[in-house]
Amino acid sequence: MTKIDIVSGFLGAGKTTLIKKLLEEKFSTEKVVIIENEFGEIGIDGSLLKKSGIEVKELNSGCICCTLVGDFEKTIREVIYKFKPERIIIEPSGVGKLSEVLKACEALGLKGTLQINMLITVVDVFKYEIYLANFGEFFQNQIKYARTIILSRTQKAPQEKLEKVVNSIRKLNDKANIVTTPLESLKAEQIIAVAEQDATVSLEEQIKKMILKEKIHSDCCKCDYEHQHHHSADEVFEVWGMETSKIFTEARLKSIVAMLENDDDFGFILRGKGFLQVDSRSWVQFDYVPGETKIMRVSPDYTGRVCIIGKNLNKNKLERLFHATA
Ligand SMILES: Nc1nc2c(ncn2[C@@H]2O[C@H](COP(=O)(O)OP(=O)(O)OP(=O)(O)O)[C@@H](O)[C@H]2O)c(=O)[nH]1
Repeated sequence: MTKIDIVSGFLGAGKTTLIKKLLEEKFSTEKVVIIENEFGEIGIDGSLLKKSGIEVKELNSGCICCTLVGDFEKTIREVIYKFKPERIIIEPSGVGKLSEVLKACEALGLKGTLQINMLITVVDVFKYEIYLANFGEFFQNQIKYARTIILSRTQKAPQEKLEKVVNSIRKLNDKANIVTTPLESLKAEQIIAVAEQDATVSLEEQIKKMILKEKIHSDCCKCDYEHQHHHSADEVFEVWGMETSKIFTEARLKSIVAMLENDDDFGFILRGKGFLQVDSRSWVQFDYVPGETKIMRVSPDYTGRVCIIGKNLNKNKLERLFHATA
């Protein structure tokens, strides 16, 4: 039996960070395969995870729960046949709906071969309110169907903020375990022990209820239920990316990221990430989430690449920004 662990969460929540921790501290001795799904065409997280020496299958340019559902099925079957892993960790794109990923797993019809195990959603405690208000359809879905919710960035959060977010999450999902301790203070085995606990409601029951609820509401054409406003990620979010051999400077990269943060003309930028060369021998990885930029030295990569995700993106302006010499 292969365990399936799903690590869901909105853009920049901390999914890859959590998976890296689990791999480094706990799963290095297990036969694990990761299925990494990026909404953008240009994969970034797959490269980061491959550095841990684990087999990573990348499914980019869409969501495994909608546009890439056929590729997802094919990949899972190939992975099981070729690697016979003990565990498959799935990282859906930040704009994927957890209910749809679960349905895609159910549709594989591999009961007896696959067992849904950890069902984690990572939630950035500081972005909770703004994402709930603006992207509720995706954000709530990831929370509602999780068995374990891990709050990220809690080390910097005041107690009242933490409590407010936990109380609000409880209204969406009263059964999930909620982890509020900063991830750095926890050992991977503690996180796994919580996430592998038996859920109060079995997953099969949860999926049955979910399908039934959707059927009732789709039959009822006049009711004002979220079903009638069901969107796919492609309808709401946009992505822009490029591959480049251009050499930047760290200062130039910092000023680009500052422009993304401050200039509304680029659109509503929710996530930026990439690997870029910054002088003849040095490379950096950059990570941008609103209000937060990290630029770290990394080893050289085969080419530079950038991925930007957001709403109403001005792609021409982004193109000019990254191609400009200064
Ligand atoms: N301080 C702090 N930073 C965090 C935490 N979790 C994630 N980050 C940072 O947030 C940024 C995004 O983290 P990722 O792990 O790449 O997030 P993701 O959910 O995989 O993002 P997507 O690629 O958009 O799906 C990185 O710079 C992380 O270092 C946390 O708990 N505390």
